[in-house]
Amino acid sequence: MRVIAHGGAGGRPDEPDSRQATLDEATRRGVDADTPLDAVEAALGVLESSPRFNAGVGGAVQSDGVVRTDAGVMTSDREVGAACSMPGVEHAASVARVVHSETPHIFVSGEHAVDLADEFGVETGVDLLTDEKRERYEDEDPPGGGPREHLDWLATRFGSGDDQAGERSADSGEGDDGKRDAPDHDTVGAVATDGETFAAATSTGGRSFALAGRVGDVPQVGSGFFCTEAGGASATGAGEDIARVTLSRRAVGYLDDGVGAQAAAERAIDEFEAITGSGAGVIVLGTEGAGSAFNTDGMQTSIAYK
Ligand SMILES: NC(=O)C[C@H](N)C(=O)O
Repeated sequence: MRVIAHGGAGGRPDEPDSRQATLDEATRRGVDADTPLDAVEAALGVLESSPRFNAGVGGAVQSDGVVRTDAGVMTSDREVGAACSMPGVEHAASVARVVHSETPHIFVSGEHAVDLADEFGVETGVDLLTDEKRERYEDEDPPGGGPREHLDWLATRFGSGDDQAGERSADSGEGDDGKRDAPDHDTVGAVATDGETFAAATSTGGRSFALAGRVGDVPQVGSGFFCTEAGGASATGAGEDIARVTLSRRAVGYLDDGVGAQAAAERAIDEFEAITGSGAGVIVLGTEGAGSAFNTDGMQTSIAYK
């Protein structure tokens, strides 16, 4: 088994060594699995349980103070499972796997996704809000009222938090190159192969201070994740922009055309930046090996095989 994982694209993290140790633990856990699908679920399970990453525990808070998780998985037979907008679900990737393996559908949302998790033994009702995230939200004078009031509130906050990946904006602390340079704790993803088949998965809490109910790229097939017989990809970064260019599909399309994994990742990120001017990263695993690329200040990755 060969597994590559990422811990999100964004600024330089405060504690890169401990984040790297958790990423390495995740890929180690993945290579011990029986199938690529087991491997990506196992790897993401480790990362979803770490408050250092924006997935599961430690996920980003939406405008109503709730953390809602999203995830997607895909295997090289083009079976897909995704689940989104799940309060209290730490292991979103496991719910996506339930959708992939136990339902005739590709995407289940909200309260029904939480019910599905419950029914298939994925824990629900977990407190995903860390003290740090709760304090940060409370410091921001949370909005009451309906969506319009929430939209007014988030207009000056969404895209400017310290766990956001590279969006260009006038007041967001961007670096000289126009991309955000703030520290972050980010979305997680993994791609695995047993030498014959592939699986790709991505899991997130989304982006801080987004409108309650917002869903980004992560559970959208082709955007946050994609997989074919040629290999798989997992993306991270400004989800609205990733979805606009279907970043993971773009990277895997190069694998389908016979391009190597590193070149596929670089070409996809170059195109993403040219089209959106925004920030993202992608990991790619193909038949010939692994690659990764990002245009933000940092994206930690780990590779393991045996
Ligand atoms: N930081 C991230 O990668 C966030 C994720 N792509 C989202 O937009 O939901």
